Amino acid sequence: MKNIYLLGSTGSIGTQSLDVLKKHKNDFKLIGCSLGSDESKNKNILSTFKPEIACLRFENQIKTYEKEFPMITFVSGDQGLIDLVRYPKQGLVINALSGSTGLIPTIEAIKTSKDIALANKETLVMAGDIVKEYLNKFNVKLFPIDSEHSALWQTIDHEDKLSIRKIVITASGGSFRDFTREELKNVTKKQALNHPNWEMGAKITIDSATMMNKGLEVIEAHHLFDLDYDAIETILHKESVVHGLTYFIDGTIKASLSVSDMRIPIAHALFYPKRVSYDKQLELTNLSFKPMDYQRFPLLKLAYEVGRKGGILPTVMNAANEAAVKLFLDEKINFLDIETIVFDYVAKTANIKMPTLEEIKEVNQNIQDEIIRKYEKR
Ligand SMILES: NC(=O)C1=CN([C@@H]2O[C@H](COP(=O)(O)OP(=O)(O)OC[C@H]3O[C@@H](n4cnc5c(N)ncnc54)[C@H](OP(=O)(O)O)[C@@H]3O)[C@@H](O)[C@H]2O)C=CC1
Ligand SMILES: CC(=O)[C@@H](O)[C@H](O)COP(=O)(O)O
Ligand SMILES: [Mn+2]
Repeated sequence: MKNIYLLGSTGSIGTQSLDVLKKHKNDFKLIGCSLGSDESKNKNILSTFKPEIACLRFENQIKTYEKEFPMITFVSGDQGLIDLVRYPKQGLVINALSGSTGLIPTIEAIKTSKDIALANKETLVMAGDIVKEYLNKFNVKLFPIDSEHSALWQTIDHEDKLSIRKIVITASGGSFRDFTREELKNVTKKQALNHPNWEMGAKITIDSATMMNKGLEVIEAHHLFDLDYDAIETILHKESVVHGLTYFIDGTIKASLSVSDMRIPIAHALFYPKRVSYDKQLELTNLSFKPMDYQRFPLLKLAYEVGRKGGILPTVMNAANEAAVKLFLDEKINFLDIETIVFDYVAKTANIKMPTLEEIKEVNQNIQDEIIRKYEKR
């Protein structure tokens, strides 16, 4: 039995992780989890999995939960996420939190020598170099869950790094892939949340529509696979069947294909190096590939530039995007304002070449607070 800690258990990846744990209940024990805003989801998780410790999203939830679930230790808020991953039983931490909140719990989990299965790509975007230092220092393994990175990992695993020419990350194009930039001016939140291939949380669905998601994934891949940005390409592939490809120097290309179901990469990260059975079979049909269009998707071009410059700029881009997406979801700004805000903050923020974790935290918080304050007043 492997002990599991699940951060973000009420979200899209969280729920699908719980499906995997339930299906393989003789292999895993959910020791701890973080819950969310939906009381019925929270209570259902607690009654089904009976964890030893749970982190509530809000402090004022604690009293009621302690009464209803007296066998469980409750913690809460940002400090609670840290207390949860510090719980003194070894195990693997699945990080399925969305956004910059995911960073600190990842680092704290590594410091207690717990391996990580990482869905929260923002962790590596903001602090990839620091996370890798901690992984080395505490001899901890990190397994990617993001579908493209899981696919790439499976094509790269056991290969000599020097034999890799490049990797290619596929992009569905998101909810507005057939829209012109002119047509993007009037799109609604409801349209933006309608991803063609995946059912995901709101933030990543919007990131996919702006192509920021692919930008974050390029930076994520740079850190995960230690590859230069010149060796990381993206391609439009509207079917989301091929998730990643690796080109080798001998002319071989390895691709990883699967149905669009995140339970596959989640199970791969949890069981690695073993493989477990999956009930559906992928039907092979015609697949299409188109070169990436950087004019149509300027945020992806920006992400390459920001990734190459490094330092604090990936944190700046990520923070501005996170705040702008929140404002869009709250219907305070238009879809194209997301791009404008991100470009504006990247252009006007001075880089810090090798930021400390404290600087990363501070810049992330300050930028998000400033953007939210400015636009919420309107
Ligand atoms: N969904 C997908 O298919 C994929 C997701 N990813 C990545 O995985 C991560 C999770 O995505 P997804 O599952 O879609 O996101 P969701 O929004 O569906 O879920 C996020 C989870 O984190 C919780 N959460 C969010 N903010 C906080 C906070 N400040 N404090 C405590 N808990 C918080 C949410 O609680 P609450 O219930 O209150 O909302 C929820 O449990 C993201 O980084 C995303 O980019 C990567 C590949 C695919
Ligand atoms: C499932 C997953 O990993 C998402 O990151 C997905 O890739 C989003 O799709 P696109 O960003 O390609 O639209
Ligand atoms: Mn992805």
